[in-house]
Amino acid sequence: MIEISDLTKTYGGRPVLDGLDLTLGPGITGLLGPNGAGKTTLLRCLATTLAPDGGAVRAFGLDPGVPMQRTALRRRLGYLPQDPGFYPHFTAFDLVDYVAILKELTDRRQRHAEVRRVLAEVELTGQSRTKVRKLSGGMRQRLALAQALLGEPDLLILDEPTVGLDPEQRMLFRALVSRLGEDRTVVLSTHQTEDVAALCERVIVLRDGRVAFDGTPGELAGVAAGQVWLSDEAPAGARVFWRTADGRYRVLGGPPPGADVTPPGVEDGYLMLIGEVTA
Ligand SMILES: Nc1ncnc2c1ncn2[C@@H]1O[C@H](COP(=O)(O)OP(=O)(O)OP(=O)(O)O)[C@@H](O)[C@H]1O
Repeated sequence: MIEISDLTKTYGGRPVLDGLDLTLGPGITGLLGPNGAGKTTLLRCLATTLAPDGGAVRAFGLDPGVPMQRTALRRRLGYLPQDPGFYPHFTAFDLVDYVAILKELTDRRQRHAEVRRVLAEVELTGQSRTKVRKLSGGMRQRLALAQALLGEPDLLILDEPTVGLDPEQRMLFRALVSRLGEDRTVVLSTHQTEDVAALCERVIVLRDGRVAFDGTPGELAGVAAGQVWLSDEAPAGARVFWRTADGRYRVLGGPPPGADVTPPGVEDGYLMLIGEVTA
């Protein structure tokens, strides 16, 4: 269980986390929010790579502000940062082995077995001896996940893990994360509402460093209930609409004349919530 209370972080006088209160439990929680909402800052506080200015994080009863407890917590978490910053000349195996050394897996034989295990878990056994610079974007992202899985962490923190992946790689990644969420706490930041709908049992929307929504993906979609329309004509005056593959216009907000109401998706609810659309 992870408890976050009254968490604050300020940059240049601007609150990026503004008194955040959250409790996170097992399963997959998705973090959505516009650019600059504070998602990465929150994840870094959870991952113990950034100290908050105020408030508290407790994960599994451990306080990352206390050095001994911080070390204990680091052993129980895996972190896939937004820019993993890999060494391009390392092989996949050596890179994960290097992180394993940093994580203090000191016994060489056990460490190598663990590196092989995590590479197999992300289906990169065949690329163990391939240099990082020769891996595709999807493979690199799976490698980033592999290093986060070292030591079987109870808490997995993934910052925009599917960014830049093609649909096939995204599906593969989704399947992996879904499996991992079965027996641990996964917190995943993303801009992909489809990933949230497909993977997460809970979604938290951050806006200006505060929780703007906390519920299920279905409940987030429900924010736009009765406000999503299909129209044969391009609607005059509507701010958000687009032409769909069947030639009709999908309109968010007030009803265009003669339009049919249609069930909302997570993206519709999110757009309504963050105020991109006014009813
Ligand atoms: N080290 C820093 N120094 C100054 N400002 C920072 C620093 N790190 C983050 N910020 C600012 O804090 C705000 C929140 O950043 P953060 O990366 O947490 O947002 P985010 O929700 O993850 O955004 P994105 O979706 O773009 O990744 C942004 O305005 C960012 O510019």
